[in-house]
Amino acid sequence: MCDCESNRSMDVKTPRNVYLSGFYKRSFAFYTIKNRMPVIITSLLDNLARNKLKLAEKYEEEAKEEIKTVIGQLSKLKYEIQTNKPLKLLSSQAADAKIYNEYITRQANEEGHATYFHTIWLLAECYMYRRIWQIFETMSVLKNFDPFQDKKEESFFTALPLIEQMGKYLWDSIHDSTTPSEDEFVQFMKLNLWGNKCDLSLSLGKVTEENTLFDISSLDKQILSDYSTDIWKAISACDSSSDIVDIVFDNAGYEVFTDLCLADYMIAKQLAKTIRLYVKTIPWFISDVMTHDFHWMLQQLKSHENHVLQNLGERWQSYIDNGTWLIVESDFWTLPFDYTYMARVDQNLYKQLAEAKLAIFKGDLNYRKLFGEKNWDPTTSVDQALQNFNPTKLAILRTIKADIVCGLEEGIAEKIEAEDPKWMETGNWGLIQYSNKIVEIK
Ligand SMILES: O=P(O)(O)OC[C@H]1O[C@](O)(CO)[C@@H](O)[C@@H]1O
Ligand SMILES: [Mn+2]
Repeated sequence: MCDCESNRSMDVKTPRNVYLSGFYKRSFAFYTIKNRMPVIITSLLDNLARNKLKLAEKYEEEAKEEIKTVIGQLSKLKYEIQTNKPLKLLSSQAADAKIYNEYITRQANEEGHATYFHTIWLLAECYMYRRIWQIFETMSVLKNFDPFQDKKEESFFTALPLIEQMGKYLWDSIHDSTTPSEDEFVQFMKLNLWGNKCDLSLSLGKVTEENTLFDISSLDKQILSDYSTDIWKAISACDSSSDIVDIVFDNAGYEVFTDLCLADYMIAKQLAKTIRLYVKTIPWFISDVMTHDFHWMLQQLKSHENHVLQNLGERWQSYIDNGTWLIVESDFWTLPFDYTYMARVDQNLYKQLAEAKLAIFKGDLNYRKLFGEKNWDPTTSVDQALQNFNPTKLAILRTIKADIVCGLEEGIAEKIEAEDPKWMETGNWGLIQYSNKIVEIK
């Protein structure tokens, strides 16, 4: 339960050890609910209005009517957020809706409801994306329409110069020798970390070109906690009974390309035999990867004029065809829960992750969920802040885009805060964290 039940917001930063919430006016949660979430809906409305004719051509004439309905419902949703209305129970018949509704009901304050600014930020934000999806779900011709698909595709095209560089780097290294090295593995991991700067929700859907992300060594000083060596030891250890590595994906475009480069490096150098790739099942935080985004990207690579990209596309397609890479869908990733809930809500998923020798979690939202959406003292240890979410060894790669952090050395947070007061909101600072604690469930 959130300690933000009173209806009055407080003009303070989030106190230590409580849930992030829009209740605290000097928090990124407040700023997000007040500014970022409405802007995201506005830009969705603009895109739909602009593409109405194109959509009517692609689908049927009926799409025009449906777009009108969608626009009306999205506008209502935006108004509900801006006026801090209660989170309405979902009307969707999908299985996850029941789980959302039970959770929303449990978060009710003394007046009997949970509102956007006065509940846990994670719930308010996840709920917005689930509501957006519910609007499409109830349509007939647009029921499978991914409203963020155009943006995700555009971000891939914008990142192509970087993708070409990264592709060549991978190609050379896998054709170099079969022996893996710590240095090389860590390079791929760092490139993968900085790929997380490219999400579309922080940029409010704006696709920007990031030219510096390949210049890894100059970015090293921006990694505030770096457990690369421990991760290397975990992945290269010969004593593991498992050959599986799990990657819990975050964003499409450049980031997922770097995920796959790391995944291919691990396969090519025999650090893993199978890689499971976890995707979202509904359009999520604008840029998160869904199965169709994955296949779309493989298609783009296979038909690209650049031979390296073409070869990688074919190679990765064969990994999918022969089961070396498995795409795994699960609704759990789009529920409003932090990961302490996984063992109770989705035991099978927890047990599945336990089969892997290492699970790599990508990105800011995964970070918030891993660490319980709480404002920890930054020196709190990773293991304490995980609160027993330890299905297997964890590698946590995230550029910081929200005011939650743990596992930092004494004094680091204060030092960076003085140097860069917005350090928790820009994605300019990174973390490579690790846990080797394991908590089994029966
Ligand atoms: O794609 P990522 O890295 O999870 O980040 C998504 C965005 O979601 C948030 O966690 C909340 O909006 C941000 O802090 C970040 O901008
Ligand atoms: Mn994301």
